[in-house]
Amino acid sequence: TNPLRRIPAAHPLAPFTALWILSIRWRSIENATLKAAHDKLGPVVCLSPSEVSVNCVKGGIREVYMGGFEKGNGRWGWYEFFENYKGVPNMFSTSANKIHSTRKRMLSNIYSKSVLASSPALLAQTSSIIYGRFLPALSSTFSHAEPGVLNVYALLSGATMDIVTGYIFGLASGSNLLSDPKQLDWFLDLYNSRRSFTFWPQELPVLTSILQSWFRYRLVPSFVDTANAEIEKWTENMCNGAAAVLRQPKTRIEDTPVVYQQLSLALLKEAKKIGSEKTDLIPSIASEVLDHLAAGFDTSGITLVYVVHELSTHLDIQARLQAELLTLSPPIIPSSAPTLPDPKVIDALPLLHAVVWETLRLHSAIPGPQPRFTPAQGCHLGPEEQTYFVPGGVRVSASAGLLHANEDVYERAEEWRPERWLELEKAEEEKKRDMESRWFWAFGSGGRMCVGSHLAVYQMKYIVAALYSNYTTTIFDDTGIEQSDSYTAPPKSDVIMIQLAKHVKTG
Ligand code: HEM
Repeated sequence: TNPLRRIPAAHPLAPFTALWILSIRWRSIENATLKAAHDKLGPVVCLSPSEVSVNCVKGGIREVYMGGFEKGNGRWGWYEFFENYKGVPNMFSTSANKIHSTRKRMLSNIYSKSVLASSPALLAQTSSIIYGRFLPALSSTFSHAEPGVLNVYALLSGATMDIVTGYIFGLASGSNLLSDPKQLDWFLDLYNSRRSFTFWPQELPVLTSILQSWFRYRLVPSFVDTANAEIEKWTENMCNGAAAVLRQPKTRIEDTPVVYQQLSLALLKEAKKIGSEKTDLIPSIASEVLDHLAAGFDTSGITLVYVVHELSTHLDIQARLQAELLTLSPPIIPSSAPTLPDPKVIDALPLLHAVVWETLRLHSAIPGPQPRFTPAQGCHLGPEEQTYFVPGGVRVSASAGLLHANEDVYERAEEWRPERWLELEKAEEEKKRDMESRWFWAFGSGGRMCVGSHLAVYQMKYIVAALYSNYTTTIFDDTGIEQSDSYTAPPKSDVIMIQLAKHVKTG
């Protein structure tokens, strides 16, 4: 009687048991398995008696994500795993749309493209980080035993963390990983040590917690809890720093804790409006901003490492990008400090934009499935030619990695070809829409779409522009550059070694 039996099954066992898809997830081969299943069976595929995967726009992401399907089914939400401080929810982890949209309304404005592009605080923070930390860190590699050789993944992650926390907490209270290699290593080791332990608590949280509390059997090693606690403490310290800055009568513009300030004021206002007795807003604020800094630094760092890797293997495109960057006024070189070119000018550079967009397409930082649940009344999924009724409470997801591999939309989809975005100038309106908005899904879509997408693009473009205005990069050792098969997909190795050479035109 289960209507999902009419949907092509990814495996003969899929319509009968969830064990098959669980085993696929446990073995970290979900993205590859879904790709093979959709290539063979079409845009709607049954994964278990209560789960489907979609890989189309009409009857797929438009229905599910623009249609506001919730992240939970009333009993369980896959995203609850992203709560911090032992169960304090945040916008990303929240299942119910109503609670989520109240929080999103508090935050959308400060992350909007227009506010970011005209924010004096963000520009001052970015300038200070680019000129005072990022370029000096690059330059210092020439005193290494191997001059100009560096683990670019770590450095880019440090840069994105410093900019994101700079905007959230202000420069004085945010992180300074770029100037402190030991702290950078400390943080990345803690953060990355947890990556392979998500399966049990995320897919089978009840079993995980029963085994631990009743039988004292841990499916997740205790060092993961310790790492979480340390990252939470570190975030709390930045919150305290931001709160102290706000108590001061006067602050430097770059020390403005833009996100912290907005969130704390909005939460206080909401608490007063509903007459809440709750005066300790710190856990809610800290859980929210911890999610932003983690989501923000990790995804942007992953994207940037692939930008650098691709440019290091496409030296012709790298040279064209350097030529484009020479048009900037002032150029982003140490002698221009502290002035940066206007964010709108950076944003409008065509090749820089194409390079970033092509990398977001081919190496999406979140290529894996983004699960939602069908509404109680059920829905129809699949393109017009072949739709299927799916009852309520069924887990359904789409994946950026699969949508971006559609050859009808992105010809030679497996190739990194920034040119495709430059050719769009002359393309028809429909083609443009397909490539730029309908099928481009690096930041998701609908009400739960990435709130930080514009901050991500802002910082990534400045970082790439700063790097290639001063240096040429080639690959030193890229062992493990392949993306992991996971929801957030970093390179398989934490170490990607790049050789820098001073760029003769400006360096
Ligand atoms: C290249 C960089 C980035 C990529 C590819 C990316 C991608 C995404 C995607 C795909 C989602 C939706 C995930 C889902 O529903 O499963 C998301 C949500 C989110 N992202 Fe990003 N993101 C990036 C940067 C950032 C930055 C810089 C921030 C900092 C504020 C951020 C904060 C968030 C938050 C808070 C959400 C949850 C939004 C909500 O629930 O309404 N992201 N991101």
